[in-house]
Amino acid sequence: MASGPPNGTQDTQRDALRRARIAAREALTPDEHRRLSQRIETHLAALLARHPPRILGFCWPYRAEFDCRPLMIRLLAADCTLRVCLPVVRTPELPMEFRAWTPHSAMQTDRYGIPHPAAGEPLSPDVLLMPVNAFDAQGYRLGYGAGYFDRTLAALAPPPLSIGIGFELARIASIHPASHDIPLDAVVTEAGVSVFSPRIQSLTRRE
Ligand SMILES: Nc1nc2c(c(=O)[nH]1)N(C=O)[C@@H](CNc1ccc(C(=O)N[C@@H](CCC(=O)O)C(=O)O)cc1)CN2
Ligand SMILES: Nc1ncnc2c1ncn2[C@@H]1O[C@H](COP(=O)(O)OP(=O)(O)OP(=O)(O)O)[C@@H](O)[C@H]1O
Repeated sequence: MASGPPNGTQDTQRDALRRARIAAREALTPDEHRRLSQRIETHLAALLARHPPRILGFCWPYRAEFDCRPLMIRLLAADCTLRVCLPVVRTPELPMEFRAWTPHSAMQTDRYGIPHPAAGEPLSPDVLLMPVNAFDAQGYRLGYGAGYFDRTLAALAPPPLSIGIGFELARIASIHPASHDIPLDAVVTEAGVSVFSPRIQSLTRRE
């Protein structure tokens, strides 16, 4: 992946986990992907209703990730005060910037071919939806191995409520967290919401 050939044993394990879970996700049939995505959307909408964002960060779908766009469009239509934004990869060393997005935004693609707004006000999300390739029992996530979200979360003050989004097939016991890894507050899958921090209001750990 972006980090190139791994060095230590831990990196090798993380890289193998990441590849296996991306492959499992990409192997979902379109019907299964749609069925599971509908359930994720229902749980995510309920969670956001309990934690109403003012500035909501999400990601454009990549490599068979859950597609947040239909829900973003629905939320924007329902609340004219809500701002929605997408991350913009600059150089790998820098935290990502977030730019305001609407369904009418002119888009351009980054070095990975992922679209982001070509222009737009820089925003700082108070709730951030992050795709997970894998996540573990402590709320740690594996992305694509470039560390963008870890660097970005470390730079955002105050830290946004961080919500991982993925399919149950991404759930594993441990991602073998490194010192720079920052745990998510919650992860939404087709099975419900897994809560990892007291910042999330919930009556039960799974709903
Ligand atoms: N949908 C989505 N958008 C996102 C992220 C994400 O995780 N999901 N990111 C979260 O940080 C940032 C992009 N991060 C990325 C980091 C590495 C690779 C990567 O290595 N991709 C290919 C190979 C790269 C290439 O084509 O040059 C790969 O998967 O093998 C992709 C995205 C910003 N946008
Ligand atoms: N806060 C940080 N400051 C500097 N470097 C960092 C920071 N966080 C992560 N990194 C670097 O980024 C690299 C990749 O990290 P990691 O494997 O955790 O990525 P990831 O979380 O899977 O990917 P992504 O965040 O892009 O989705 C590591 O080599 C790590 O040293």
